[in-house]
Amino acid sequence: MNINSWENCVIRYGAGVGMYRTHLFGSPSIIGCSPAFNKFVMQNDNLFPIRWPAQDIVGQKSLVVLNGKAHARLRSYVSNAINKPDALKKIAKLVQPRIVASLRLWAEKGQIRGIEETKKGNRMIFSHVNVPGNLRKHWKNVCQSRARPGLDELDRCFEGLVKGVRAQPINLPGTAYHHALQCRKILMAIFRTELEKKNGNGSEDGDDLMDGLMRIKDEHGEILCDDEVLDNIVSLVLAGYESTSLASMWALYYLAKYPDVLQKLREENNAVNNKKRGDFITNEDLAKLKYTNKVVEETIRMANIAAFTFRLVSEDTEYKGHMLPKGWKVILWIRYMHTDPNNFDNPMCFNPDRWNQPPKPGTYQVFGGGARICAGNNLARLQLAIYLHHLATGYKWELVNPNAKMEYLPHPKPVDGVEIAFSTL
Ligand code: HEM
Repeated sequence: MNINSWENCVIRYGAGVGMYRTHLFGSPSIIGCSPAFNKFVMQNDNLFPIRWPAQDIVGQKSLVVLNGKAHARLRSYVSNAINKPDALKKIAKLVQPRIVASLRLWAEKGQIRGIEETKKGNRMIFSHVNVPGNLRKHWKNVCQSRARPGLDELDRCFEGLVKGVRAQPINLPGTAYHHALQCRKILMAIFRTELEKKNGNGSEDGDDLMDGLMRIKDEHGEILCDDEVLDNIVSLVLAGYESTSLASMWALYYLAKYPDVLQKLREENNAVNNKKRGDFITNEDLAKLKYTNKVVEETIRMANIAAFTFRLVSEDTEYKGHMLPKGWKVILWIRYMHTDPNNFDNPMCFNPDRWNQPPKPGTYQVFGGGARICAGNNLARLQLAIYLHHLATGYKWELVNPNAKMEYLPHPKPVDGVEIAFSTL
C-alpha cells in the first residue's frame, strides 16, 4: 500500500467530501481522509463493522475483530482491567521500577538503538501488566539472559504478527501473512501451555489478564472458551506492546531534535522530583505535569503509529450525496488527519505548545474513535509520561544519525532505528 500515492491523490483531486474510491488488493475500496467522513464511519459501527485484511492473524475470537454484543462484552472487561483510574494507579506503581532499571541499562551500554531498547523495556513492563504469571517468569528470564543475543522468541513472533496484520492475506512462503501465521502458531502454543496450567490449578484467585478473561461470564452465565481467552491475550499484547514501544522510540527522537522542548520538560519534571526527594511519581503527580502531558500528545500525534484502520460497508449507505455500496472496504487514513496543514498548523513541526488549545473538532484520531476507540489509550499515555519523567530528569542523549531517512511500513520510523549515544546527566 503506497501512502505517498494517496497523498498525491489529495493534492491532485482536492479533498472533496473526504473520501476516495479505489481498488486495493483487487477489491473496491473507499479511502477516508477527512475528519467528518472518518468520524461518520467510526460513529456508525453497525453500518461499518471492523474488518481487518488478515483477521486470522489477530484471531477470529478477539475483541479486536469481533463486532456487536460479543465485542462489547470483552471490551468492557479489558478496558476496566487496563484503562480505568484504579487500574492505572496500580500500573503506575508496578511499571516504574522497570522503567528506571531499563534506562540505567541504556546508560551502561552508552550507545543503543531506540527501536530495540524501547521494546525490551516495554516487554518487561508489559509482562507485568498484562500477561500470565508463569509466562511472566519465562519472559523475565529471557529478558535478563545476557547469554541470548538479539531478539527472543516471543519478541520475534510478535514482530512477525505486527508485520502480517495489515498485509494482503496471501498464504505463500515468503509473504508477511504466511510468516505471521507461523508466528501466531508458536505464540498460541506458548500461551496455551500457560492456560492449561491455570486450568489445572484453578484461576479463581489469579489477578492477571488471563485469569480475568477466564472468569468473564455472559448473560447466560457462560464463560469464554479456551480459544477466546487465547485470541484475546495474543491480540492485547499485539495492540499494546509494539505501539507503546514505538511511541517511546519517537519521544527519544523528537526530544533529541528539539532541545528546547527537552529543556522545558526537564524543568517541569525536576520541580516535581525536588519536592518528592527520590520517591517514584504517582499518577496524581502526572496529572499535574501539564507540559509533560502536551509532550505525550504531540509525540503520539507525530508518531502516527496506527496510520490507517479498516472497516466494511455492511449495507448500501449514502454520504453527502454519494452511495457507499454494501461489501466495499473502507480504509480510514488516520495519519492524514495529523499531517494535513488544514488540521494542524505546520504539522511536521514537533510543537507541544500547540496543545495549549484543543485540536479542531474531529482532527485528532490517533486512538481511533466511536465504539472502537483504543481500549488502552490511557495506559499508553501513562506509560509514556512515566518514561518522559525519568528520561528528562536523569539522562541526556544525542542522535547518531540525525539525518537518517524514514521508512513507513509496517510503521513509520527512521531507518537506523533511532541510534543514540545515551548517558546519565
Ligand atoms: C501509542 C499507543 C497506541 C496507539 C497509537 C493505539 C491506537 C489504536 C487505534 C487507532 C485503535 C482503533 C483501531 C480501529 O478503529 O480499528 C486501537 C484499538 C485498540 N487498542 Fe490501541 N493504541 C495504542 C496503545 C494501546 C495499548 C497500550 C493497548 C493495551 C493493551 C491497546 C489496546 C487496544 C485494543 C484492545 C484495541 C481494540 C479496541 C476495540 O476494537 O474495541 N492499545 N488502538
